[in-house]
Amino acid sequence: ILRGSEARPHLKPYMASLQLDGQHVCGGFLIAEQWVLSAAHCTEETDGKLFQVLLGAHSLTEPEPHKRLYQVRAQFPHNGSNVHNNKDDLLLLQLEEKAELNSDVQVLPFQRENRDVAVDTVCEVAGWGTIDHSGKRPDKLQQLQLPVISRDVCNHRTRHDGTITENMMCTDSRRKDTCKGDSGGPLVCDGVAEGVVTAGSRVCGNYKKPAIYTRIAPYAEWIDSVMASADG
Ligand SMILES: NCc1cccc(Nc2n[nH]c3ncnc(Nc4cccc(O)c4)c23)c1
Repeated sequence: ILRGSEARPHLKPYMASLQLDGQHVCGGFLIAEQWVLSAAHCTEETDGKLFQVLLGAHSLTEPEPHKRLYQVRAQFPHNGSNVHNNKDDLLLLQLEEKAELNSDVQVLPFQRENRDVAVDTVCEVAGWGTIDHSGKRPDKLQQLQLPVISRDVCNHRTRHDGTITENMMCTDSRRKDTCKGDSGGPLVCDGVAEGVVTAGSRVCGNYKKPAIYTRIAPYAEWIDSVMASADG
């Protein structure tokens, strides 16, 4: 998160840190007791290894009352996801066991009605991604409020040039923006997860490349079917 601020500790109890060998790789969020939603691109440099999921955290390193690292039983990238574009960039992670819910660990509802969030709506994004262009990583969860911009503006020739589908949405990226390591985190508008951070052009903080999110509503059936199919 570029030019955000430290989140109020444990006020986003749905936030997950997807980790490999104790290192934060991507964001994610709890959508059910045993399920975390994130971005498929997060598995690109993991050469088949399963993530570990940190829940209940504010600081990545300090001991905290309800902080706990969960093993992952299985990972389900959306079939349409691929390394060449941002399409269907969703990843479902089934935890080895149901997460213990408490004041610091809670499920976040996601939008099921497939209707665009109104332009100029101010939504919130959070993550442990890089906080400057040198790639400095924060220890504590960062947050940012960003306005939704229209798909037409986001698709302008000088912006994302027609690559933003109806299954994606954008927020303004002038100065304040998402960045490396924020992928997979939720875009929360009025308390509901509307989108999942995708890296897109990977550029951070450049107003010519608005931040891109995979809209969740179009994938509600996919999410329900994967959760129903896997035992539990
Ligand atoms: N703002 C969109 C967005 C959302 C999520 C992730 C991303 N970026 C990235 N995702 N993965 C990456 N691997 C390497 N570099 C990356 N961006 C980067 C890093 C340092 C300086 C800088 O200006 C940009 C990214 C970009």
